[in-house]
Amino acid sequence: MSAQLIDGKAAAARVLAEVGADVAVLKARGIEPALAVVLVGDDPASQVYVRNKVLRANEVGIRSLEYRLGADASAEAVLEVVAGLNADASVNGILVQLPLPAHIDETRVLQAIDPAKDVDGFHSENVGGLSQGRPVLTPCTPAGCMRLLRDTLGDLSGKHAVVVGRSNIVGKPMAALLLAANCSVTVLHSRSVKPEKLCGQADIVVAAVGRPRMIGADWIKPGAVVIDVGINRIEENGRSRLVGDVDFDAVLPVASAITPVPGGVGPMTIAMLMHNTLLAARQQHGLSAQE
Ligand SMILES: NC(=O)C1=CN([C@@H]2O[C@H](COP(=O)(O)OP(=O)(O)OC[C@H]3O[C@@H](n4cnc5c(N)ncnc54)[C@H](OP(=O)(O)O)[C@@H]3O)[C@@H](O)[C@H]2O)C=CC1
Ligand SMILES: Nc1nc(=O)c2c([nH]1)NC[C@@H]1CN(c3ccc(C(=O)N[C@@H](CCC(=O)O)C(=O)O)cc3)C=[N+]21
Repeated sequence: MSAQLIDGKAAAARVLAEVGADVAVLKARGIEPALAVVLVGDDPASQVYVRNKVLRANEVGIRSLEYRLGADASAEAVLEVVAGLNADASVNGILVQLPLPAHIDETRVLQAIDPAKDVDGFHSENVGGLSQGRPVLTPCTPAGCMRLLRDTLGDLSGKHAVVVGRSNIVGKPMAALLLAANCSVTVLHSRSVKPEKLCGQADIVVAAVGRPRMIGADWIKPGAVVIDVGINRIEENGRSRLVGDVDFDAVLPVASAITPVPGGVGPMTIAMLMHNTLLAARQQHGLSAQE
């Protein structure tokens, strides 16, 4: 048996089509949603991500603004850009690309973003809201994983979900969303003992570790649904390629469904960013989710 491939590109295209249609409705009412992306430094991977975000925004009719600061920019300079964007009523969403250079305190910058414009969902106001079950802007990668899981499984109630990784941007919000969807949730991390045993009990596995192909067939219960968030660039046979945290070829015959890397969670992350920007624009204009 071979697992069903969960096509993140196709799912992202569906989300983007919905967002595009809703943006057109807003524009007809004189509202043009806008997303500002702030990039500090010259990390090549970050540059690719930022370019993709701007491209997708333009495709769905969201205006995009790009702010680039040098790798030696001070925290104050970044905070000044954020303050300007907070004050600009024509900007609905603000994303500060991570990681920031080591000399800048990430938390300080993320906390400076107006929670209503925090389309990454990283501000403590939104983090707290997610854990309390308030309707807030939720982090794009976990929100994208939830869409893929719901498309694949429908209702997730009662499923045992294992999240491998506990970062603030993926693992923790992922666990919160799965719990809100009535899963029983186990979170694994670098201090977990016999993680493969715990993971082997899961109906749903979400891998967000950053270690190429760490999760092998022995971690996966036959029939489990596997969502691979990992994006790892490796050299193989003399060329560079992207692989996930899951050993895709080994897990394919064991799982019932699995996301590929690339073409899985990555495209969904960007689609959910556009979705969040649309939500933020609506809220800032006092419109409900349906309008
Ligand atoms: N597709 C997408 O859109 C996105 C992809 N990513 C990718 O997802 C991956 C994870 O990203 P991110 O969450 O930011 O990474 P972090 O480095 O912030 O967190 C990694 C987590 O993995 C845990 N971990 C490390 N080693 C092990 C191990 N041997 N066993 C179990 N757990 C372990 C760490 O545990 P501990 O807390 O104990 O240190 C930590 O909680 C990366 O490959 C990243 O590139 C990230 C964001 C978006
Ligand atoms: N403030 C902030 N918010 C983020 O959401 C954020 C961030 N910082 N920093 C970096 C991580 C990573 N991330 C990805 C987004 C899209 C792809 C993506 O589209 N990947 C393609 C492949 C792209 C390629 O070929 O390089 C795919 O998986 O198919 C990957 C990773 C968002 N992140």
